[in-house]
Amino acid sequence: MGVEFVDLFNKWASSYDDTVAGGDPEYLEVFEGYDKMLEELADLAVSPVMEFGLGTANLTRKIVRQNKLVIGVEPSEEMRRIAALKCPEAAIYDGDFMNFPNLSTPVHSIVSSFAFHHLNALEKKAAIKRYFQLLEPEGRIIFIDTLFKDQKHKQTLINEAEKSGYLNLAQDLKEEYYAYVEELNEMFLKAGFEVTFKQLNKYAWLIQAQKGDG
Ligand SMILES: C[S@@+](CC[C@H](N)C(=O)[O-])C[C@H]1O[C@@H](n2cnc3c(N)ncnc32)[C@H](O)[C@@H]1O
Repeated sequence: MGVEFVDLFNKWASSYDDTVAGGDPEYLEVFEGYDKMLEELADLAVSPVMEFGLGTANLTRKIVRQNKLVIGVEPSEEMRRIAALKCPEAAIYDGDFMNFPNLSTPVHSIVSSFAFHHLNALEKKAAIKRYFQLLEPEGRIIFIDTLFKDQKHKQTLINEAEKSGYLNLAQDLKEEYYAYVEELNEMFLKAGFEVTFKQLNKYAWLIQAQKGDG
């Protein structure tokens, strides 16, 4: 489910850390402040933490360094290989946002950075519902991802990318399933969460969805 991009991630894995460090001018603004953003997310996570789409384990490492337990789920074999080398403390499983091992560990936080847009709208809704069941009372989903404020904002970002000659970025913005803030807001509310959104850079937003204690 939502794993049509996995081949791309197997190929990208070896140069991924260079991209997020600013090595690819097209994605410079997407990952601007990457380490600081992940640090902010890591500070908010409550152990035990379930992480989806951990990639090369950059967020995972920050959480583990705070002595929190992380169960990671990642569909790309190559990403998992690098993640296991960089963060041997985490338990890393093959899977995706919807298909993952049924563990007995209570989950207090579900986290993910730059990955939730791999699910289309229906898949996002289903995943959010499922996480409501999975989380302990007062548990939280904490995501960072690219979001659009509205359709006009999406078109502005696409136009700006094209004007700068960033054609790969422009294509991503058109084709991947980046959500609108309002659309995501509704999905979380309908599933029973209280949700807040905070813009972190031109593209990335911090999304925090808290489950009630009932
Ligand atoms: C842009 S990378 C982000 C990696 C890392 N979380 C970070 O912040 O740098 C997206 C990751 O999501 C993974 N991914 C792709 N489709 C997925 C899915 N359906 N479920 C979970 N992860 C997925 C990719 O394999 C990749 O590792």
